[in-house]
Amino acid sequence: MIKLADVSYVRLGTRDLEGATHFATEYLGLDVAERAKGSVYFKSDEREHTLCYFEGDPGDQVVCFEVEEQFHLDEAAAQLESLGHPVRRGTASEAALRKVHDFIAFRDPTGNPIELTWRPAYSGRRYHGARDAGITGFSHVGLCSSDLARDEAFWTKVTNAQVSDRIGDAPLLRIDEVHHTIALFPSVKPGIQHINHQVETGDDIMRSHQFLKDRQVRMVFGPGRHPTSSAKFLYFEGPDGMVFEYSSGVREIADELLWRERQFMFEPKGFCKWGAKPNIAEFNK
Ligand SMILES: O=C(O)c1cccc(O)c1O
Ligand SMILES: [Fe+2]
Repeated sequence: MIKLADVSYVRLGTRDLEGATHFATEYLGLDVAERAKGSVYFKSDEREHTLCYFEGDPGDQVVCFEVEEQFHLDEAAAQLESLGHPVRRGTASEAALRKVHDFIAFRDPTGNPIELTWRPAYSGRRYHGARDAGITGFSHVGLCSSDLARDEAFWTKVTNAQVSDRIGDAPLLRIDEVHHTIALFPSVKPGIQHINHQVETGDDIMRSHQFLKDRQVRMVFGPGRHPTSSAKFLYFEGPDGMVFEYSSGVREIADELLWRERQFMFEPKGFCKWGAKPNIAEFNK
């Protein structure tokens, strides 16, 4: 079993690095950690970076999880290979680009590129966004799934992920006390379905709603409140159609023995208890 300790970062290809950087800093509220040749790294919390935009194909979308020990990478590689998932060891220069000591890369059953990393860099420099969005950190990803039951089985059998709740057949998966760090949503193509940052308060959600709407950023869902995690939320569209979510007040499951996964309906009220309707393909039948 592969123990995922945390979600580390996402890497997104883009044909317009300047435009993506403008969005990430002026709208989303991230902090530039480093500008390199052909890529820009962004901070959202105590880590050296949690998002990297690089010049490339917008279809290239990678999510990376941290493991605790280097030998976990070897164990994970052996297990993934035995299950028929080809694994690639990152080279030293690729590791340097990711600011990690070591990593492996593979694809989940849908074909989503996944990396596992050991010793990703943390930073002594405090995160402070140019725009005060109230971000407290990068928190979870939605992944596209072409077969929810198969992919739920993959994540829960091969890694330490556990189902916290389901919306229809879409599982919200936790790897620690946070209600979910990975969520799977139905889709015909692979990719990152959404990227979540936590913000401090519900006021931050409403303030960003006004701020982004005033600047013609496309709102796709909310403001609302998830019945599952109980977090208040806002979803909007970023570069290359990527959906970004802010949420505040995500549930923590402190005592796993007392928690039972719940079934919500795959319809707007399963996603929002305030009555907001998603304008997001993967949240609609
Ligand atoms: O926070 C949640 O519970 C949630 C539910 C549905 C979809 C999401 O993106 C979520 O973050
Ligand atoms: Fe989410």
